[in-house]
Amino acid sequence: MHNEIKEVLISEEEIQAKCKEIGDQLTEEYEGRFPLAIGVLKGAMPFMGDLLKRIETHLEMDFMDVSSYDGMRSSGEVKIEKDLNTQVEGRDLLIIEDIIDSGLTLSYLVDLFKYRKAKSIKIVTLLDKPTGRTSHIKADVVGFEVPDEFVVGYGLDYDEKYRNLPYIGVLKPEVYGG
Ligand SMILES: O=P(O)(O)OC[C@H]1O[C@H](OP(=O)(O)OP(=O)(O)O)[C@H](O)[C@@H]1O
Ligand code: HPA
Ligand SMILES: [Mg+2]
Repeated sequence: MHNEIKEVLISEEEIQAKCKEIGDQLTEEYEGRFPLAIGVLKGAMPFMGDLLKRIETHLEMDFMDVSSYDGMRSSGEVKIEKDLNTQVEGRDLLIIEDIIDSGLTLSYLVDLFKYRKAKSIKIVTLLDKPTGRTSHIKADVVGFEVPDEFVVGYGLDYDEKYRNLPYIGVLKPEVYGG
């Protein structure tokens, strides 16, 4: 698997240090507020696991499974595969994502949670790819900015593979026939 990676963009150590940094920031911010942390499956799973261990105040967790990508392309349509089990009305929401690319997934979710009357919504994303943006959405907390390339690892897939890499990298072009 590792020999299919052309370049490591963000190492495992850098990711772990960032989780601690963001975790400290969120601990301070959410002390005494009992936020609902929402992981956007499947991609956010590794980041959510590492980040939440670094938030040292009470919180509740839930998951939403949405998908819009087919291979390397956004279909332009966000599909809910699994909805939350928790009511969001009146809650402080902390949405956890692996990447904001076109912004379509998050703008869909933010509209949905506003409609469901969340008290506050904060977006935390490990990666931001600003060059991919087609919809107006900005994260409140960004771990790293990535260049205009398709990235994999640490939750991010190409055709459902590479999510289990502990780092963020770029595939060799021959892997996807490029
Ligand atoms: O800003 P966007 O262009 O919407 O892209 C970002 C979203 O796309 C990916 O999810 P995907 O739909 O591939 O589902 P997955 O997490 O199960 O891979 C990623 O995990 C984000 O949720
Ligand atoms: N890699 C993997 N999944 C993605 C990406 C990416 O660069 N952008 C949106 N979903
Ligand atoms: Mg995907």
